[in-house]
Amino acid sequence: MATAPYAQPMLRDGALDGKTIIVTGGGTGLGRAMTTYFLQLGANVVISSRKLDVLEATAAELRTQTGGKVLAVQCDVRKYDEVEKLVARTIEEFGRIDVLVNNAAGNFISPTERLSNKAFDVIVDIVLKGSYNCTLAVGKHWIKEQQPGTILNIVTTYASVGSAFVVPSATAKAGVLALTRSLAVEWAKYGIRSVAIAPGPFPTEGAWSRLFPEPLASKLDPAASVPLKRVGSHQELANLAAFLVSDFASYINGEVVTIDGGEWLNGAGEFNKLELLTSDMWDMIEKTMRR
Ligand SMILES: CCCCCCCCC/C=C/C(=O)SCCNC(=O)CCNC(=O)[C@H](O)C(C)(C)COP(=O)(O)OP(=O)(O)OC[C@H]1O[C@@H](n2cnc3c(N)ncnc32)[C@H](O)[C@@H]1OP(=O)(O)O
Ligand SMILES: NC(=O)C1=CN([C@@H]2O[C@H](COP(=O)(O)OP(=O)(O)OC[C@H]3O[C@@H](n4cnc5c(N)ncnc54)[C@H](OP(=O)(O)O)[C@@H]3O)[C@@H](O)[C@H]2O)C=CC1
Repeated sequence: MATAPYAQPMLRDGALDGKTIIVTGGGTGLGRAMTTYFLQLGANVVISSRKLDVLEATAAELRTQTGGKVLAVQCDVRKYDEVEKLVARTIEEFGRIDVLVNNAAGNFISPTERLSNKAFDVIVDIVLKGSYNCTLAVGKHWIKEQQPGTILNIVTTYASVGSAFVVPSATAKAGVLALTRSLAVEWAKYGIRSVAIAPGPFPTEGAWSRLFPEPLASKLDPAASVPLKRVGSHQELANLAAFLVSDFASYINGEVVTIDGGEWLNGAGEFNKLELLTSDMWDMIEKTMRR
């Protein structure tokens, strides 16, 4: 079957030549998809997370698939000393860092009153502390070396509006969004851009197993609430990420780009539910109103 136009690679060959990119959580899901495309576009990529075996397996597969240079480094983003080692190892291997993608995350659905304080901590620590730890370590390096750089934060659409049943994640992602917009201004003088992507539903094993488990999966269709009536393809997200970290996006700073088929707006407009009305019903309504 032919690949849908939206699921095809977008940028020209070599668009990321010479860049070194760190992708946290790069061994799985959307991190892996971004890494694959960055490698195809000529970048060197360092993927990091807690599970070295998963990272090594991904790195080996992507080397074969793309011919690119990818290094796997174990790093728990909650631990600043490990993040500093990740930065040092990247410099040692590739001599520089050009882009940091804060993609690592933790999440699960739960009524908030059922959460222990530790359960709240674990999500906020991975998402918010993890993102500011990496941002601080890489940012200090760039500023010391007087080198420009780009930070891409992967947030969610509910980072702006909040969401029930994923409250620790919503709280933490809102913080990451504030981090993005604050540093876009403060660190612009150093040539450091900060941008974010807010994805809607993109099927991954990590997200679906924790946010969409049975019996929810058989009752709810995640595409149903999306006006475009489909979930996202990983290549679509990788296309956007590659553009935002490339030199083509040099004037984009502090922006959060939503890629969700219009999903977040669907819940917002008060009359959006009228989508349910049939043409006959509209005829009747119009007649009544005009009377
Ligand atoms: C609709 C359409 C979709 C559409 C979807 C579209 C929107 C999606 C938006 C966002 C998506 C994402 O972020 S998706 C990202 C998903 N990926 C991930 O989560 C990957 C990483 N996750 C993980 O490793 C784990 O899930 C996580 C629990 C976060 C961390 O694991 P750890 O081993 O470090 O932690 P643990 O020791 O197991 O747990 C720490 C504490 O949390 C508690 N805890 C753990 N799981 C719990 C649970 N399910 N409910 C309550 N509490 C829980 C434990 O009991 C501990 O508390 P005590 O018992 O008190 O000690
Ligand atoms: N899929 C979707 O529909 C959506 C996803 N997102 C966001 O996209 C990003 C990727 O999610 P997705 O690919 O779906 O899920 P994954 O579960 O595949 O990705 C999460 C990654 O984070 C890593 N990670 C978790 N905790 C830590 C830690 N303490 N230190 C370092 N790495 C860690 C995990 O690796 P390991 O376990 O080895 O540490 C894993 O590779 C996340 O930021 C998520 O919030 C946002 C909206 C929608």
